[in-house]
Amino acid sequence: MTEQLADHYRQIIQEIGEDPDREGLRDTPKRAAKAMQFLNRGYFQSLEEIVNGAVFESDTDEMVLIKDIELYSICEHHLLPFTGKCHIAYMPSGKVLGLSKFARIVDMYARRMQIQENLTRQIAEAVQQVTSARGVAVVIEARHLCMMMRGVEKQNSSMTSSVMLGAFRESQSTRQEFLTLVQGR
Ligand SMILES: Nc1nc2c(ncn2[C@@H]2O[C@H](COP(=O)(O)OP(=O)(O)OP(=O)(O)O)[C@@H](O)[C@H]2O)c(=O)[nH]1
Ligand SMILES: [Zn+2]
Repeated sequence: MTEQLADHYRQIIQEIGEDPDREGLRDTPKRAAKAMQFLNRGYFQSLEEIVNGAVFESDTDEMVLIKDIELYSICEHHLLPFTGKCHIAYMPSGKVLGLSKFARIVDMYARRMQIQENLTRQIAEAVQQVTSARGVAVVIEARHLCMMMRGVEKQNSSMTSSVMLGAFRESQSTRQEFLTLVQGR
């Protein structure tokens, strides 16, 4: 698969008008192929595999918030990166999830071709599925390189997307508590 991808990258380099055989570019098709595979490795992971059974019994029913999980993804329209931060909160219902697994869930979905809104929803639904929580909230703040280094070339705009499930959707005070905690940086 890497070889085939590398052949395509070689062709792209040629089509662009560069010489794929010049010294600096000789290994580039293979490097680019490996990089693209890395950035899309989320397609080959499953929720079960990354969670690895790290769901623990707990009596806590108060909000748990994991803030500022860094995120790197690829926009499905231009195949250019978007990067930012993800905040996840949930209201446990008898079960809590291992802390690192939130970051692994973010990565599993971010390492695919995405739009930010869908990524936000997929993370929220995955946390809900794994924890059976009373509610899950996810906020992503990101900057899209397709808007910065090409197209409209706006350097300072960012996009915030959110998905609220269960208690965060039904209770305004829960939602407010979450937003206050996220903004209190
Ligand atoms: N809602 C949303 N839009 C995105 C995301 N990533 C990229 N886009 C947008 O997808 C749109 C694609 O628009 P098109 O008009 O088909 O493509 P384009 O001609 O390259 O668009 P421009 O970027 O405006 O030059 C653009 O408005 C992008 O800004 C995302 O995560 N969410
Ligand atoms: Zn884009």
